[in-house]
Amino acid sequence: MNMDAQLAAHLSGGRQAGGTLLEVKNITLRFGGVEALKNISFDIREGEIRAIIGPNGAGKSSMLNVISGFYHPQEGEVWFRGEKRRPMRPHQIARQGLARTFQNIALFKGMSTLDNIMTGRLTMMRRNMLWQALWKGPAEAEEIAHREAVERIIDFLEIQHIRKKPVGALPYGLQKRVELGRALAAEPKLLLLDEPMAGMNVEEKEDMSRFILDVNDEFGTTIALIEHDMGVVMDLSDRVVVLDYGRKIGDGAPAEVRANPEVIDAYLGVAHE
Ligand SMILES: Nc1ncnc2c1ncn2[C@@H]1O[C@H](COP(=O)(O)OP(=O)(O)OP(=O)(O)O)[C@@H](O)[C@H]1O
Repeated sequence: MNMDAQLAAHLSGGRQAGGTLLEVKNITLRFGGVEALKNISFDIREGEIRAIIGPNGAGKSSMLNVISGFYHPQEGEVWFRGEKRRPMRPHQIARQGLARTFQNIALFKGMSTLDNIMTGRLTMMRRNMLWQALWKGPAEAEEIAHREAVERIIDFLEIQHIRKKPVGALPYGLQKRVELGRALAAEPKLLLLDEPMAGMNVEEKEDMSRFILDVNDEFGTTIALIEHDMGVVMDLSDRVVVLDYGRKIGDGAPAEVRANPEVIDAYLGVAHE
């Protein structure tokens, strides 16, 4: 499939509940004496929005880092797109169709919105510098296709007005949106969002929630997210996995998890005190 066909398929994918996209099996992760994750198993289905919640220090970020390949667990397996993942580096995992945003924004502050989102295409660029020097035509065509894909994302996220602005000068909520744009530019099968609403005001949270739902709905992108705001989690997610002290204590639809006594004790009880 050429790139335009791929993008069209991606854009018209629509939301569809499907089979298992990713599965973690019996993951145990230790830092010295600390067991950050203890024998954790769960799956993420194609097309769903899956939240990972839990109190501070529960192991949420560790779990996301295992999924994205930043951490290598001592025990357990990660299965992605039907295959057991062999040890590989995060950029190789990205090439397999996984993109993420970070808890603390990780953009190039001095670069424009447009250029930051363009960096999200890097994993997809086929023509290297040598090729460009030898054969200008195809490299140019590819560059144009990438630019068009980026412009479509800019339109989708309604950030045309800041496309040339350096991101460091933008309000926090907009920077988060640019970071989402950069992750989307890689056209991921699975998008990991690490506290996408952290530090946002109510209006910014509403905007971000809408974009997350739209990405899932219009692009058909599967999304896993860590979020502290329980209202947001309950509204957005199809299913929620709950961690506490590195253990899994709940897993199911939002209403199911909300009614789970262990979850209420460990997390919701604390949150509502
Ligand atoms: N790189 C690391 N080195 C040592 N210990 C770590 C490291 N990362 C996490 N931990 C420990 O692992 C446990 C789980 O931490 P993790 O950050 O995954 O939790 P979390 O649920 O994301 O917390 P928070 O909501 O505060 O971000 C904690 O006890 C933490 O101190």
